[in-house]
Amino acid sequence: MSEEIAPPPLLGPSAVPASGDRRRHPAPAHLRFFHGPMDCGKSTLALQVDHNHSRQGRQGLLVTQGDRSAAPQISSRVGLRRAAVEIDGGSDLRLLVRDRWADGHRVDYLIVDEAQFLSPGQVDQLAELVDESHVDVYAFGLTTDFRTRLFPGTQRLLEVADDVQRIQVEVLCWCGLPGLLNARVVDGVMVRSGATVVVADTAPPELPGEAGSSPAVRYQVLCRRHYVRGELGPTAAGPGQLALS
Ligand SMILES: Nc1ncnc2c1ncn2[C@@H]1O[C@H](COP(=O)(O)OP(=O)(O)O)[C@@H](O)[C@H]1O
Ligand SMILES: Cc1cn([C@H]2C[C@H](O)[C@@H](COP(=O)(O)O)O2)c(=O)[nH]c1=O
Repeated sequence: MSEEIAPPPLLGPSAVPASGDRRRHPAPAHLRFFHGPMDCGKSTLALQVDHNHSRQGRQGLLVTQGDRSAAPQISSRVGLRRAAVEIDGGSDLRLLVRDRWADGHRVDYLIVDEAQFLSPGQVDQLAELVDESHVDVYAFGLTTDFRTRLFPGTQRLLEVADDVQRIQVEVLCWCGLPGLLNARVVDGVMVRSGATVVVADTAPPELPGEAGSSPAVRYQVLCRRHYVRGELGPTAAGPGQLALS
């Protein structure tokens, strides 16, 4: 964890006590990580956490990377959405916060969606913001990629977060069992090789005769047995969809 960036004395969160004298007894900030498969409600929870903090007068900064909507926002399938700062692999999250302070804004907490795409170094920057600048960080991301491997950002968050929670909303496999694994489906075929990052949705396959065209790449959440067998279920194009490449 490298170079420390301290908040300016008048704008850092310790200068704006929510209750009591946080300068003398600063409440410890936390790095909290919420994770699960696609479609389990991560973005919804991110927006709920933001809502609950902001209505208590706290100032938040929302960041994301590669939201499905292709816009700089956090969007939930429930219909909620909020503007967010789009970051990339080169973003220094400490500088992002420091720039907000320099512009005269408070940043009491950070909401980070799509946190699986963070580099391990960016996760360490989040930890530094918590420990040195008393900014609360709430990160939301996928547990595993389409090959069932931890994303590097997820792995680092599991290693250093103060609190880790698997999201409790069950996404169901087509068979009715809880689904925990994200299958990538390309042109109707489940694949097990390719780039780690391919932004796409979980839109179901279209039924025969429906108008429009299915997206070339989509994801489908499966239980472990059907992930291992590569079975996408009765609405998919039939048996034998697994590409063994
Ligand atoms: N029409 C709907 N009515 C109620 N809940 C919905 C509806 N559409 C989506 N959802 C809920 O939203 C969840 C997906 O939320 P979202 O925050 O987009 O997930 P994630 O960010 O984890 O991919 C679904 O699992 C489902 O519980
Ligand atoms: C499994 C997996 C997913 N992705 C992408 C696909 C989506 O754009 C996001 C996850 O979005 P959600 O908010 O959780 O629905 O991640 C990827 O790039 N690589 C993968 O292996």
